[in-house]
Amino acid sequence: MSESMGDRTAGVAPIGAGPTPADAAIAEMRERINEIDRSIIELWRERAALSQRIGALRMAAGGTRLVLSREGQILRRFRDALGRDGLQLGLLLLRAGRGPL
Ligand SMILES: O=C(O)C(=O)C[C@]1(C(=O)O)C=C[C@@H](O)C=C1
Repeated sequence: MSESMGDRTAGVAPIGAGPTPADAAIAEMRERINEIDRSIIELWRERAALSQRIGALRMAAGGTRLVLSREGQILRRFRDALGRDGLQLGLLLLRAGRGPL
């Protein structure tokens, strides 16, 4: 590429080069990532629905909406397995199940 193109063409394959072995490997791994993302979304929704059902059942039986000791166990599990990001994920999951407070 000519100097006049600056860095606009950096990382762009030359015309006519065709797909590389890396392209095929990347496409395959992206397929798997898409499957994983779909599973995460499905599991997220299933978890939130179960959490809401438990909360409704408990309140109908005169209990509290939240059980902080249980939340603590869940957050510890995520933090121990995944570190600080796991803790944030656990907090988001609990929030999704609780709905607006
Ligand atoms: O396990 C329960 O008792 C629930 O109500 C579910 C759940 C959760 O989403 O995991 C939601 C709210 C509670 O504070 C604790 C946990």
